[in-house]
Parts: sequence; C-alpha cells; structure tokens
Amino acid sequence: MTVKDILDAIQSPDSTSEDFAALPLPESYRAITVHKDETEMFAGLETRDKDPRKSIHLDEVPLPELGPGEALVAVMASSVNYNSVWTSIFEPLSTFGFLERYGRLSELTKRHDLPYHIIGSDLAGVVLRTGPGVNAWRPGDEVVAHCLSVELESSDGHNDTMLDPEQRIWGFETNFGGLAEIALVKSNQLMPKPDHLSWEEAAAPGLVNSTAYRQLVSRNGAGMKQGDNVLIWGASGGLGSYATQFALAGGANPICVVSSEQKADICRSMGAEAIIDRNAEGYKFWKDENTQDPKEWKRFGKRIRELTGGEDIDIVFEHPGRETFGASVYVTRKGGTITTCASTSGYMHEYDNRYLWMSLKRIIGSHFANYREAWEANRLIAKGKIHPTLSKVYSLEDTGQAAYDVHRNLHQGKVGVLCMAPEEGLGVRDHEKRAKHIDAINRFRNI
Ligand SMILES: C/C=C/C(=O)SCCNC(=O)CCNC(=O)[C@H](O)C(C)(C)COP(=O)(O)OP(=O)(O)OC[C@H]1O[C@@H](n2cnc3c(N)ncnc32)[C@H](O)[C@@H]1OP(=O)(O)O
Ligand SMILES: NC(=O)C1=CN([C@@H]2O[C@H](COP(=O)(O)OP(=O)(O)OC[C@H]3O[C@@H](n4cnc5c(N)ncnc54)[C@H](OP(=O)(O)O)[C@@H]3O)[C@@H](O)[C@H]2O)C=CC1
Repeated sequence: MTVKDILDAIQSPDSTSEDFAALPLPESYRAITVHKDETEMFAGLETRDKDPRKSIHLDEVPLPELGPGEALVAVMASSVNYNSVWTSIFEPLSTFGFLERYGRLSELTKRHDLPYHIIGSDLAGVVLRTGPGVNAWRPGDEVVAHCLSVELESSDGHNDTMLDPEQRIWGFETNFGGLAEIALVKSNQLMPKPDHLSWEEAAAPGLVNSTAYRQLVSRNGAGMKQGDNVLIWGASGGLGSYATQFALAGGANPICVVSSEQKADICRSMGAEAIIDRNAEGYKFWKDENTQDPKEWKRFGKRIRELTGGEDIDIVFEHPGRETFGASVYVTRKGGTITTCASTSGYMHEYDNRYLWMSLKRIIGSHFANYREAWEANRLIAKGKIHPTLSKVYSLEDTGQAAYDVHRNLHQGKVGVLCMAPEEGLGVRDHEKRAKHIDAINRFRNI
C-alpha cells in the first residue's frame, strides 16, 4: 500500500467510503519534523538569526497507532503558522517538553513522546480510518481540522473546551501534525471542507481564522458589535487578514495597522479604508529597550482620531506584544477592550495602568478557539462570507523556506504547503460557488 494508491483513490470521482475503508494503510509516510537532539542548535543566536531551514527536516516516519475517538487523515494540504516557526527555532522553549508531558498522561498519549516532532496545525484532506467510538465521520469524508486537542475528562472543559486542563494545540503541543502526508487527529477536530475551495485554500484559514473569530467575535473574546472601531495590528498578516474580514463582514470599522504601502493596498482591496502604515509614520513606542514614550502613544491616538472622526478604539486586536501593548492600552476608549493572543515582540508587557483603571478598560487573554467557535468560523468560509487569504504555496520539501519567510515577515496573509496534493487547484467540488467568489479567493495570491 503506497501513498500514491491513496492519492489515486482521492482523485477518482467514483471512490466510495467503503473503497477508502478497504485501502490498506502505508507503514510509513513523509512528514516535516524537528529533532529532539537539535534543540540547542541555535544557542547564542538572536531570535531573528535562528533559521528554520536548518532545523526543519523532511523524514519518512512510521504510521502511528490509531486510538479511540481518533482519525487518520490523508493530508492533501497544510499551512505554515507562526507556532511552527516558534517550534523550528525552539522558542520560547523546545516543544519536546510538551510531548514528554503529554506522554506521561496515559498509555495512549505515550505515542506522542518521540525523538522527532511532526509539526503543523492546519490540514485539508480525506479521512482514511476512524478509531472506536467515532460515528460522525467516515473514511472518504473530505475535511479540514482545527487544532484544539482536549481530553475532556475534567468538568473544567465542558463549558468552554479551551478551559480543559489538558487543552493542547495539535501539531505544536502534540505530535503527528498536519505538515505531513498523513495526520493523526481527534475526531472532534474535524470539520467539513468548504467545497468551493482547493485543498490548499481550504487548509490555509484554519488556525488563524478560528483564533481571530474567538478573539474578536465570540463572547469568549471581545464580542464585537456593529459600528465598533477595531484596531487591528498586522491587518494583512495571518491573524490580521481574518480579523479585518470579520470586522468588515460584521459591520464594524477596522483601523488597519500595516508596515508597507503594498500591505495597505491589500487591506483596501479587502474593503478597509482606515489604514496606518506604522513604518511610513515612524511610530517609536520605546525610547530604549526599557523606556516607553507616551508622546508616541498620543501621536498614534491622534492619528486614529483623524481616521475615525474623533472616536477612540472599542476593541484592540493585539498580538505583537511588548512593542505595541502600551500604545494599545492607551488608545482604547473608556470601557473598551484589548484582546491579546500572543507576544511576538516579547512577553513582558508594560503599560500605564492609570489608563486602564481610570477608564475602566478590560484586557482579555484569548487563545485559539473551542470546537464551536472553530466550526462557526469554518462555516463562514464555507458560506463564502469570509475568504482564504492564501498568498503563496510551497511544496512539502520547501516547508523550511516557507517557515523562514513567515519568520522574517516576508509573506502576506497565509502561506500554504502542498502535502499529498501533486499540484495546486485540486479538490474543488462546487465550481459554481467558486466562480462567485473567485476574486476574493485570489485577493492575496502571489502578491
Ligand atoms: C493556536 C496557535 C497558538 C500560537 O501560535 S501561541 C504562540 C506560541 N506559543 C507560545 O509561545 C507559548 C509556549 N508555551 C509556553 O511558553 C509555556 O508552556 C507557558 C509559559 C504557557 C507555560 O509555561 P510553564 O509555566 O513553565 O509551564 P506550566 O505547565 O504552566 O507550569 C510548570 C510548573 O509550574 C507549576 N505551576 C503552574 N502554575 C502555578 C502556580 N500558580 N503556582 C505554583 N506553581 C504553578 C505547574 O504545576 C508545573 O509544575 P510541575 O512542573 O511540577 O508539573
Ligand atoms: N494564541 C493563539 O491562538 C494564536 C497565536 N498566534 C500568534 O500570533 C502571532 C502572529 O501570528 P500571525 O498573524 O499568524 O503572524 P504573521 O506574521 O502572519 O502576522 C503578524 C503581523 O503582525 C505585524 N507585526 C509583527 N511584529 C510587529 C511589531 N513588533 N509591531 C507591530 N506589528 C507587528 C506584522 O504586520 P505588519 O508588518 O504589516 O505590521 C506581521 O505581518 C504569532 O506570535 C503567533 O504565534 C497566532 C495564531 C493563534
């Protein structure tokens, strides 16, 4: 049984669920990994100088055992998220600690504690097998997967699964991720693949679309409403390109922060009008690495008021972290909200707390999304309300270069990776719906 036989079955319009269930599984497959014995390879280097192309490998790995409530999925396409960049430069810590800790949980989770980590937190593909207890999905189903892995034995996760004490990000804090020909997921990660998209277009939104949905739209996040002024950092990037779409589709007013005219044009093409080029306008929120400059916060706030007819920000969509957080708190209106899901520029945030308490502002920590939020975000894609922001597609062999490009902020929107798919453009089932949205689908392509 080879990967090619699986691909032939996926490409054949006559394949039935029984055909896929009858396909013998390969003993091994190709996967993108980092290695446990290389976690010190970048010691002493600046973050910027750590090169994912050196730590990312394409290995032939054995097929993992399938457990209860799980599914093996043939991955046609995946994407590079920033968490794979962090994994590949072993920052803020190596992910092998996560795998060891998960491996201590049970006989079944021991499978994850290996000398290699198969990374990747997005996929679009076809179910090959399901484990005992799975009834909602069958071999042959065309799916995407969100990246929340939970055990759900504790009551803590039954109101909001992101609060499960054993909540993990698949392909980051667990093994057998999506940057591979086959992936192992829990069946409660699976969602229907939008039928008007190619495999790579369907795989790209996943992680960032679900995260932006919780952080901005869900009542577990900012609970955005029509008319809100929403400040979006990196508004044409992975998270930002979906936050901008949610703000526009939800009747809010995005104020898009980008770092180039080209990125500003991308935001305009999405329908945004209020745009701040942080490079062109030269904001320096820090005088030195320990001292912020409130005058720059004020200059930034004045600029925002120029763009909003004198109003301040209702919701800040935060993820750059240390560099921008002081300004983010300052420019938020009285009673407004700052939601944060990351700290790309540094975890130790510093802000003037007078502007928080005297103006009754809220800071909300947000992380990925629960199954319902991921499902609702994927449904908006499937309905053609929100569109993939896929800019460039790499081969599995070039995943290291893809991660390098994301690390150096050389990309736009989302970066895709073909896994089993031999070429771009495959997997479209509803061509009529696709034709209606083709301009929006291609908005970020090859910019
Ligand atoms: C979907 C996409 C997502 C993204 O892209 S997010 C960006 C990428 N992610 C990251 O960069 C974050 C990566 N993760 C981390 O950096 C670390 O993962 C955390 C900082 C989140 C947590 O690190 P630490 O605190 O070291 O691990 P602990 O498991 O929370 O705790 C370690 C030990 O500390 C004990 N402890 C925890 N809280 C307390 C407390 N409040 N008082 C006393 N002890 C505490 C625990 O029990 C445990 O102990 P014991 O090691 O013995 O098991
Ligand atoms: N907790 C969670 O669930 C998730 C967390 N994340 C984290 O969020 C972060 C962003 O992810 P993602 O959007 O995919 O990454 P991208 O690199 O695709 O986009 C981030 C954008 O933010 C802007 N940016 C970066 N650094 C700064 C800075 N110092 N000041 C101002 N703007 C900055 C850049 O846009 P420009 O140059 O145009 O200003 C950049 O393109 C990562 O750290 C990632 O790990 C991502 C997804 C989920």
